[in-house]
Amino acid sequence: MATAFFDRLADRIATVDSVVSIGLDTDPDRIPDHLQDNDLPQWAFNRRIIDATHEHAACYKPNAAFYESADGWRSLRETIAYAHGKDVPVLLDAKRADIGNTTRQYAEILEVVDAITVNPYMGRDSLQPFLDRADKGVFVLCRTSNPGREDLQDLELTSGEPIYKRVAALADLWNEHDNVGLVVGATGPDELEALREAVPSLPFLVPGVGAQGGDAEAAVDYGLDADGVGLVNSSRGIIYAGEEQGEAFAAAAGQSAKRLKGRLNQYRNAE
Ligand SMILES: O=C(O)c1cc(=O)[nH]c(=O)n1[C@@H]1O[C@H](COP(=O)(O)O)[C@@H](O)[C@H]1O
Repeated sequence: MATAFFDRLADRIATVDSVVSIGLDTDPDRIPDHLQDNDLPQWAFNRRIIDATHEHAACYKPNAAFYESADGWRSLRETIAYAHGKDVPVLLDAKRADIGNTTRQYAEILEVVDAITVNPYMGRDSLQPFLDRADKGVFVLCRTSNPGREDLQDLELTSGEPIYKRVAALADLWNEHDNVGLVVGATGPDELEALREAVPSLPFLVPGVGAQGGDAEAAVDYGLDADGVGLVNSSRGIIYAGEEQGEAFAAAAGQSAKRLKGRLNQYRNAE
């Protein structure tokens, strides 16, 4: 049987001494001029980013939104294979879910990636084909980093419990194969703390440090489970760190990934 995702992630975290998830949110309009003539500019960009950053990467998190074109899909497939060639797991940020017949097709993507983000709004059956993949990671959106999270996620049920806490409790129930994590934004440190208390055993993916200005210390303190497994993601803050530097863009991304790893490790080691 294939090794469970969170075991593989724990190994990767130990190997590179890093909980950094590097977001490959590769905007075709932000690829440096010297790469624009390539057959697949996004792939050319990602390959250089991976070469410069993989030793700091606990995982790569391409966001599917950036690859939803014919060339984008080809670039994504090349990127996934290349990351795997460097022994780095790939978490596809797709925020998927749908009725059963459709979501079974969505879940086919798990043949090529190691983990995925999913949306809990449609309930358990909309996620079941993902949850059934004991070897893959399933990160359930719980309390997101964007301001609009307040519209729904913070509303209180009649019990007084906010919806995001109910989502966490459900995700805990759905975790029959130890393959479920939560997505909790770094922009809400108090909620991060409350969620860690509510579901101690679920690893979190914590986006929102870097470009969104979230709290990196809280991300480490509360994002990691008791075994130190979890992910803190930065996308633009790493891959566009050298946007003004022409051909040196990848080296700048490498420096940025290394800096974030060092900063997060200060908090990891402060226990
Ligand atoms: O699911 C996610 O990864 C996610 C959830 C969330 O609450 N906030 C959030 O920013 N993200 C994703 O994390 C990445 C953040 O990118 P940067 O703000 O550039 O670091 C993007 O791909 C977002 O789609």
